[in-house]
Amino acid sequence: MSDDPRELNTPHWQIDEKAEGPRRVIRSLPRVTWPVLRMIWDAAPRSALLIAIMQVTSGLAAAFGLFATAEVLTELFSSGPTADRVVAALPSLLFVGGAYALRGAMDIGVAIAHARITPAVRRLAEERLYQASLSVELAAFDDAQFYDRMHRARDRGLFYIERSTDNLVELIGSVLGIAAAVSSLAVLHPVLLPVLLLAVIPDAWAVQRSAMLAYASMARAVTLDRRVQMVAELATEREPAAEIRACQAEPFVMHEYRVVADPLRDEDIRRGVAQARVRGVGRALAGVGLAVTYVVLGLLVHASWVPLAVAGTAVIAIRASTTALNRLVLASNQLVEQGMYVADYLAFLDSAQRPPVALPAVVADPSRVQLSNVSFTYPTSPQAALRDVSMTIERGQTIALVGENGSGKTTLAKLIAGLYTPSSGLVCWDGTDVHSLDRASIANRVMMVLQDPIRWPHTARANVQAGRHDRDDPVALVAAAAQSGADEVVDRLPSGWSTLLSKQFRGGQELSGGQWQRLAVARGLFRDAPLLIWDEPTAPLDAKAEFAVYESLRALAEERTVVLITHRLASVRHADRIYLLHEGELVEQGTHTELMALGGRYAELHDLQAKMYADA
Ligand SMILES: Nc1ncnc2c1ncn2[C@@H]1O[C@H](COP(=O)(O)OP(=O)(O)OP(=O)(O)O)[C@@H](O)[C@H]1O
Repeated sequence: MSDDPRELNTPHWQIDEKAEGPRRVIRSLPRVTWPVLRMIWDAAPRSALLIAIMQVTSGLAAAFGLFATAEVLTELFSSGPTADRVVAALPSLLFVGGAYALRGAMDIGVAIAHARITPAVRRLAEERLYQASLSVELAAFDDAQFYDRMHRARDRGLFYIERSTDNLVELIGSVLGIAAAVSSLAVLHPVLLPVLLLAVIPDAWAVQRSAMLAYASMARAVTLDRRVQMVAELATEREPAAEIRACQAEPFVMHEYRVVADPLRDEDIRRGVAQARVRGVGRALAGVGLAVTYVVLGLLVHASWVPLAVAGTAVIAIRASTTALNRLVLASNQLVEQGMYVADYLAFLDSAQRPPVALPAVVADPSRVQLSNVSFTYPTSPQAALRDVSMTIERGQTIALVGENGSGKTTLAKLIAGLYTPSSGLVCWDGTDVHSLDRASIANRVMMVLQDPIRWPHTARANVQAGRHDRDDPVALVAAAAQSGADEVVDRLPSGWSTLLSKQFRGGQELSGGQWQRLAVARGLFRDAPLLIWDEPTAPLDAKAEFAVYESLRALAEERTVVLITHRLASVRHADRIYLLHEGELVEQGTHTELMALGGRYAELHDLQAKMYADA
C-alpha cells in the first residue's frame, strides 16, 4: 500500500456531482422511492396499508383541527361578555381537542406499524440477496465486477434499504403534514399561502444547503471511508492477526490507519463546521422571515383582508408547516443519497436472476462423462485455463489428473462436475450436453472434496452432514467418520459430535488444518454419490490419515467413478487412466505403465518424486 489514499479507486457507483441541489433531489426522488415502496409492500402489506390510512387520517385531523382553531379564535375574539364567548367557543374547542387526540393516536399507530415494517423489509431484502447469490453460476464468483457488485449490495445495500424505509415513512408523513396546513390555510384565506411561503423558504434553504454539504462531503470521504474499513479489518479480524504479529506489521497497520483516518477526520470536521454555519445563517433568515410574516399578517388584519382569528390560526399553521418542511427536506435528501445504494442492490438482484427453465434430469447412475475439445477461460483472465481437452470417463473407472501447479486440474474437475460451462467444446453426461440437463440433477450425482473445503461454523455433526444435509442416517455418519479418520477428531472434542467448531462463539473449538480436512473427507463420503472428485484430499493429512483415506478411496472406487487429483504420483499408480496436464493442455494419457514406458513428462515427474522420497 502506498501513502496516497487516491490509489484506491473511487467506488464503482457513480456520484452525480454535476446535478446538485434541489434539482437533483426533485429529479431523482420518484426513481428512488418507487423500489423502496414496492419492497415495503412486498415485506409487510398490512402494515403498509395501515400506515397509509393512519398518515392520511393524521393529516385530515390536523387540517380539521386548524379549521376548528379558527372557529375557537373567532368566538373568543367576538364581542360580548367573556363567559359567553368561552361558552360559545366550547364546541369548537372540544373539536380541536378531539382532532389533536385523534392525530396523537394516529401518530402512535404509525410508529407501531413503522416498527413492524423496517425489520420486515430488512428480512426480505436479505433473503432476496442471499437467494440471488446462492443461485448464480460458480463462474460469476470469478468475475471481479460481479463479486464487487455483490459485496456492495450486501454491505451497503441492505443497510440503506432499511434507512430508506424509515426516510420514506418520514417523507410521506411530512408531505401530508404540509398538505394539511396548506389546504386549511387556502380554505381560510388564499392570501395566506404566499405568507406561508415567506416564512418557510429561509428554513427550507438552510436544511437543503446543509444536506447538500453532507452529500458533497460524503462524495469526497467515501474512498477514505472504504480504506479505513479495510484497515479496520486488518487490525481486528482473526485471520490476519497471526501473520501481522509474525511479521511485526503492527506499526505498519497503524501507519496505514493514520494515513487515511486523519484526512477523514478533517473532512468530517469541515463538513460539521460548514453545516453549523449554514444552519446559523438559516436560523437568522428564518427569524427575519417570521418577523416579516407577522408584519404582513398584521397589515392584512389592519386592512381587514383577514380576520384576526384567521391570522392567529395562520401563525399555528405556519409553525407546523415549517417543522414538517424541515423533515421533508431532510428525508428527501437522505432518500436520494441512499437511492444509489438501493439501486446497487437492485442491480445486483437483476444481474443474478436466472429465468427458471425445466430441463431433463441426468440418469441416476450415468455410464459415461465425455469431454470433446473443451476450452475454458476465466471471466477476467487474459488466457485460457484449459485448451482443447478431450477425454472419456466410463462408469466405475478411476482416473487421475496430474500436472504442475496451475496446469488446469481443478478447473477440469469443475467442468466435469458441471460447475463451469466450457467456453468452447462440449461436456456430455451419457451423451447429453450438460447445458441441456438439469444442473441440480448433475450436482446430485457428484461428490467433491476440494483443496480448501468449507469450515462450517457449526457442530462436528453438521460439518459432516452438510455433504447431504437432508440425509438423516447416523449409521452412515459414523461409517464416513471411521473411513476418513474423522472419528478420532470427534472423539477428542469436549462434546463429541455436538461440539461447535468455531472460535467466534462461546464454547467453540478450533481444529488444525488436517483435522478440518478429515471432516471434509468424511463429508464427501457421507454424500455418497456415484461420481467422486477428489482434489488433493490428503495434502494436509498426516501419514496415518492419508493411508486411511486412500484405503477407503480404494473401497469406494469399486462401485463408483473416481476422478483423483493429486501431486503424489505414487497414489495414482493403480488408476485406470492417468491424464497429464501442462499449461491447460492434455499432453499425456495412459496407464502408469504406459506413461512410464513413454518416458515423457509423467515419467520425469515420477522419477523425480521417487528420488526425493528415497533421499528423504
Ligand atoms: N478463479 C480463477 N480466476 C481466474 N483464473 C483462475 C482462477 N482459478 C484458477 N485460475 C487460473 O487457471 C489456471 C488453472 O488453475 P487450476 O486451479 O485449475 O490449476 P491446478 O492444476 O488445479 O493447480 P494446483 O495444482 O496448484 O491446484 C491457473 O493459471 C490459475 O491461475
